[in-house]
Amino acid sequence: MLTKREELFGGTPDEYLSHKEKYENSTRKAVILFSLLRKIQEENNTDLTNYRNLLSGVLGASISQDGSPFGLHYIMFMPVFMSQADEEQQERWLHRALNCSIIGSYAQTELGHGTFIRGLETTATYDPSTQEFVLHSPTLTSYKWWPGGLGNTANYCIVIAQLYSKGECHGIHSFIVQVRDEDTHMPLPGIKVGEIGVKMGLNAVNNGFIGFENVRIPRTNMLMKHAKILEDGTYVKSKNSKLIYGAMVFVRVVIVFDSVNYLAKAITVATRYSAVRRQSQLKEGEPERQILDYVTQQDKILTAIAGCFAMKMNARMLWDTFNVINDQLHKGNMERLGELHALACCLKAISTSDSSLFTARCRVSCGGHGYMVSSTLPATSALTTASCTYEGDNTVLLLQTARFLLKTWRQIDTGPLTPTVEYLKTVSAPGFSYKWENSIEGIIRGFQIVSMKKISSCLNLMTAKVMSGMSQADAWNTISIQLVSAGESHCRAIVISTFHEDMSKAMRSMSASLAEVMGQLVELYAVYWTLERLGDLLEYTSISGADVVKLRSWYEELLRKIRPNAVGLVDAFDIIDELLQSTLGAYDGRVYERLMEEALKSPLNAEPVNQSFHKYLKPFMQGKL
Ligand SMILES: CCCCCCCC/C=C\CCCCC/C=C/C(=O)SCCNC(=O)CCNC(=O)[C@H](O)C(C)(C)COP(=O)(O)OP(=O)(O)OC[C@H]1O[C@@H](n2cnc3c(N)ncnc32)[C@H](O)[C@@H]1OP(=O)(O)O
Ligand SMILES: Cc1cc2nc3c(=O)[nH]c(=O)nc-3n(C[C@H](O)[C@H](O)[C@H](O)COP(=O)(O)OP(=O)(O)OC[C@H]3O[C@@H](n4cnc5c(N)ncnc54)[C@H](O)[C@@H]3O)c2cc1C
Repeated sequence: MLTKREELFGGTPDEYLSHKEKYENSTRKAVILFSLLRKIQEENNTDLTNYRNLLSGVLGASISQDGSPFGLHYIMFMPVFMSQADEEQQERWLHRALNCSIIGSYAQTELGHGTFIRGLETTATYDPSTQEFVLHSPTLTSYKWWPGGLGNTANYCIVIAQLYSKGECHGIHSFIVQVRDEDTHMPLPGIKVGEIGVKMGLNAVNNGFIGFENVRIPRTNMLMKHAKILEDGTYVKSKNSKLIYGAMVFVRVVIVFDSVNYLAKAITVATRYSAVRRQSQLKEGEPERQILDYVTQQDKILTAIAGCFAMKMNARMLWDTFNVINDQLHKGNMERLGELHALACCLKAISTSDSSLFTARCRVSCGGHGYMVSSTLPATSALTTASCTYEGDNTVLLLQTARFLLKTWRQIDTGPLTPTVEYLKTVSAPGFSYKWENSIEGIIRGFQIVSMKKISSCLNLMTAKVMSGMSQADAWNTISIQLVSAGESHCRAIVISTFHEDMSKAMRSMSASLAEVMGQLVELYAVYWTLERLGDLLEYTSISGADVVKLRSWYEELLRKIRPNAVGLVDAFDIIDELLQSTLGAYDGRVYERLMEEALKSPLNAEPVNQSFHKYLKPFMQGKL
C-alpha cells in the first residue's frame, strides 16, 4: 500500500510520460492534493485573506512543475466569484466550488484577443422573452483559447463576453456557464470544447478552447454584484466599469507571490549545486574550487537571492495595499482603484521579469547539468517566462502604470498624492536639492528622481508632439518605449525602498548576526540595480565616475561577505526535496548519484539494445537502406 507521499511523488517521472499520460497523472495527483486542501478549507472561512493563504499553499504545494489542472479553479474561478457574484449567486454556487463538487475555469482570452479585452468577440445577447442570455462565438477568432483546466477537467467556467440587451452593447461582462454534464462530463449542446495542445511548459494545466453555438443560459448566470440586467432587459450600470477587471488585480497580486516561489526554487537548486560542484583550480596545484567561490558565479546567484528576498517583501506590501484598497472599494470608495491597478501592474511585470531573468541565470550557472530536466531548472524557466505573459503581458501592464503616472503628474500641484506616488511631490518640490551619495538612502533617492524625471519628460514629449499636430494616440505610441521605462523606474524605486524600509523594521527583532546578513542583502540588491541602471542615473542624477568606481568595490565586497551564508539563506526557504524535484538541489547534495539514478529511469535504458538497431541502424550500416 503506497503512502500519500509515494502516491504523490512516486511513479514514472513526468518527463517520460506522453502528453495524455501527463495530464491523467496530474489529475490523479491533483485529486489527492486537493482532497487534503479541501479539509483545510472546511476549517477556514472563505474571505480573501484566508483564501489567499490557502491559494499560496496550493501554489506552493503544486506538486508538478507542469502546474495543475485545478489551478484555475483556485486561482481565478473562485476569486472572480467572490468579487463579482451577488449574494444569491454566491449562495448558489460558491460552496459547490469550494468543496470542488464543481470545477471551474476562467475564459476571457480568445484566439484573436488577449490583451485588448474591450475587443473580445464572444457575445451574450439577452432574450427578455425567455429571460436568458444567448452565448455565441461569431468567428473562429472569438473562440476562447487558453483557459486553464478547460480542455478536459472543468465542467463550469466564467465566460467574459460582450453583453447585448435591447440592441445595445454594454461592453464585457462575466457569466457563469456550465460546459459539461455533471454526471457524464460530456460537453453540453452547442458547446465545442477541447485542449489547445503541447506548450513550452505548464503542460498539466490543461489549457483549453471553447466555442458557443447559440448556447442559452439563465439571466441569473450573469455575475451581478456590480452591473445587472433586469428581467425586462434593462441594463443597470456598475459604480465603476473597471470593477469587472478586479479579479485580474487580485491574480496579479497572487502572481507576485508566485514569482517569488519559482525563483526560490531555482536559486535553492543553483546555490546548493554551486556549493557541491567543484571545477577548475584558482591556483596551480590547489584542489578544484567550489564554483560558488568564483565571483562571476556569485554575481549570478547571490543577486538572485537578494532579488527573491526583495520581491517577497514587496509581495507582502502589495497584498496589504490590496486589502486596504479592496475594503475601501467594498464601501464604495473608488479613490485608490487606479493606484492599486498601477501598482499591481508594475509589480506583476517586474517580479515576473526579474524571476524569469534570474531563473534563466540559475539555469546557465549550473552548466550542462542545469540543462537536464531532472534539475528542474528548465521547467522553472518555462514557468517564469509564462508568467511574463499570463494575467497581462508585461509590456502592456507597464504601459498601464505609465498611464497612471502621467495622470498623477498632470495633477501634481492639485493636492496630496496617494502613498505609492507621494515621493513624486517630494523630489520635485521647489528648493529640493539632492547630491548623489553612495548609500542606501542615496540610491533610493536617486531612483525616485530618475522616475520623476522620466515621467516629466514623457509628459513634455507627449505635449510637444500633440502640439505639433500628432494625435494623442500616435504620440503615446511613439514614446511608448520611454513610457515603459518610466513604469519600470517607478517600480524599481518602490521595490528598493520597500525592501529597505520593511527589512529595517524586521531587523530590529533579529539577532545581530542575522540582521547583518539581511542588511547585506538589501545593500546588494540596491547596489546591483544601481550598476544595472547606470545610464539613467548618469542622465538624471549627479552620480560621478568616482562614485561608480566605489560602487563596484562595494558590490564586490558584498558578494564576498554574503558568500559564506549563501547555502544557509536558501535553506531558509525550506523547500522539501519532494517539491524541489531536483537532482542538483536535493538537501543531501548527492548530485552525481541522483543524476545517474534519474538517467536509469529512462525507458531507453530498460534494454541493452533498442529495437531501432535491428529495424533501422543495422540495415543502414550494412548499406541495405
Ligand atoms: C492551484 C494549483 C496550482 C497549480 C498552478 C501552478 C502554477 C501556477 C500557474 C499559474 C498561476 C497563474 C495562472 C494565471 C492564469 C492566467 C489567467 C489569465 O491570463 S486571465 C486573462 C488575463 N488577461 C489580461 O490581463 C488582459 C490584459 N488587458 C487588460 O487588462 C486591459 O485590456 C487593459 C490593457 C488594461 C486595457 O483595458 P482598457 O482598454 O479598458 O483600458 P484603457 O483604455 O487603457 O483604460 C484604462 C483605464 O481603465 C483602468 N483599468 C484598466 N484595467 C484596470 C483594472 N484591472 N483595474 C482597475 N482599473 C483598470 C485604468 O486605470 C484606466 O483608468 P483611467 O486612466 O481611464 O482612469
Ligand atoms: C500559460 C498561460 C496560461 C494562460 N491562462 C489563461 C486563462 O486561464 N484564462 C485566460 O483567459 N487567458 C489565459 N492566458 C492568456 C493570457 O492572458 C494572454 O496570453 C495574455 O493576456 C496576452 O495576450 P495575447 O496572448 O493575446 O498577446 P498579445 O496581446 O497579442 O501580445 C503580443 C505582443 O503584442 C504586444 N501588445 C499588445 N497590445 C499592445 C499595446 N496596447 N501596446 C503595446 N504592445 C502591445 C505585447 O506587448 C506583446 O509583445 C494564459 C496564457 C498563458 C501563456
